[in-house]
Amino acid sequence: MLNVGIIGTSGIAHEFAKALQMTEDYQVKAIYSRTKSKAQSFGEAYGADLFFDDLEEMLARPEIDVIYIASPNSLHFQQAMSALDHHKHVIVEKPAFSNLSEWDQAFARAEEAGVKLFEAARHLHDRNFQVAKDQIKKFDKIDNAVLSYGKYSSRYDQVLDGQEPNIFSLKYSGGALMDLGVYLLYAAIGWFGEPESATYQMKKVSTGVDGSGVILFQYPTFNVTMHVSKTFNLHVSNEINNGHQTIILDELTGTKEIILENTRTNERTDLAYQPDAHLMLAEALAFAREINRPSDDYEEWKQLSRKVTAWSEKLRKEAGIYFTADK
Ligand SMILES: NC(=O)C1=CN([C@@H]2O[C@H](COP(=O)(O)OP(=O)(O)OC[C@H]3O[C@@H](n4cnc5c(N)ncnc54)[C@H](OP(=O)(O)O)[C@@H]3O)[C@@H](O)[C@H]2O)C=CC1
Ligand SMILES: O=C1CO[C@H](CO)[C@@H](O)[C@@H]1O
Repeated sequence: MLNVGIIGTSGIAHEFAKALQMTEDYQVKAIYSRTKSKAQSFGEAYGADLFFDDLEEMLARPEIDVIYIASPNSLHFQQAMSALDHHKHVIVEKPAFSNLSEWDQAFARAEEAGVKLFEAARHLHDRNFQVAKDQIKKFDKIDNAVLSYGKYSSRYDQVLDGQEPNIFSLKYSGGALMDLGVYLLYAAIGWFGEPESATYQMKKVSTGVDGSGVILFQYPTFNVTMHVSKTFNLHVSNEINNGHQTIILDELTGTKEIILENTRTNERTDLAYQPDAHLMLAEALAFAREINRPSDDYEEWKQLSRKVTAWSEKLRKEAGIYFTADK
């Protein structure tokens, strides 16, 4: 059983705690919050019995094996480095780090410490992500792909009110590319490899980050166009085209349907597995498996995470977006 310490008490930390409870691999043991009473009210529901408002105190506890970080993006780096210094395995929410320099330092530190560092890109561990990848591999060629992730953020209302919520701030490494675009980059690079060239045409919001945009990945014989938004909902389909054959995913994360359509035969086959009982269950199980029985998967996830970080940094900087964390 792996004892987990959680950093952050927002909705996603609750979701991950629920997913951990569905496994037999983890015990939610400790919670860190800037407010101790919050840590306690968060953690008691999951059977945690250690509560902290001092992060170093939590990290120093020997009974904790794994730290899960669900704090604003720009805080991930220092928190992960501290946890790694205490020889804890670390699961850090996507986007793991603000830039490649942080990514390289953190993964080097994990290796020195002899522990694992995982970026929690949940859709990568969904069986349906692999189903799509396997079907793409069966195509003799790819002609085109379109991917999209756009959801109106309730926190955009605060931006319209003149405020600067974390996810829309340069200080906390926010913006559409960092928040939702990384899911698209994971799929594009995971399924098609790295592009020859790429551009990001984005629209900034008043806080200076990108609220929406279009990423174009160019490969020698095809393009992948990716639409991302936090300022409006998108209903652009997710599809991969090969002449008369098309793969259509209903959603890129939490995929419920993967239709293989053949316009010559008029056949439509659904290749998808039923979704898991929880969107974060597959990644939780995968990380425990990798800690308990190391395999080649770790290196594969790590390389993909590095490529996503590198492309996301390049795209945003070329689009003129610089974070406080870049200085
Ligand atoms: N995998 C997924 O599906 C999802 C992943 N995420 C990722 O999870 C992470 C957290 O996102 P989100 O919940 O929106 O972030 P929030 O801005 O809501 O912050 C999360 C937590 O961090 C702490 N926190 C907030 N602001 C600060 C601050 N200024 N200084 C120190 N601590 C702070 C708070 O905990 P406390 O008050 O207890 O200290 C808060 O509950 C992000 O990396 C995001 O990308 C988010 C949603 C979904
Ligand atoms: O990763 C994420 C997925 O969904 C959320 C919104 O629906 C995002 O804000 C979040 O960061």
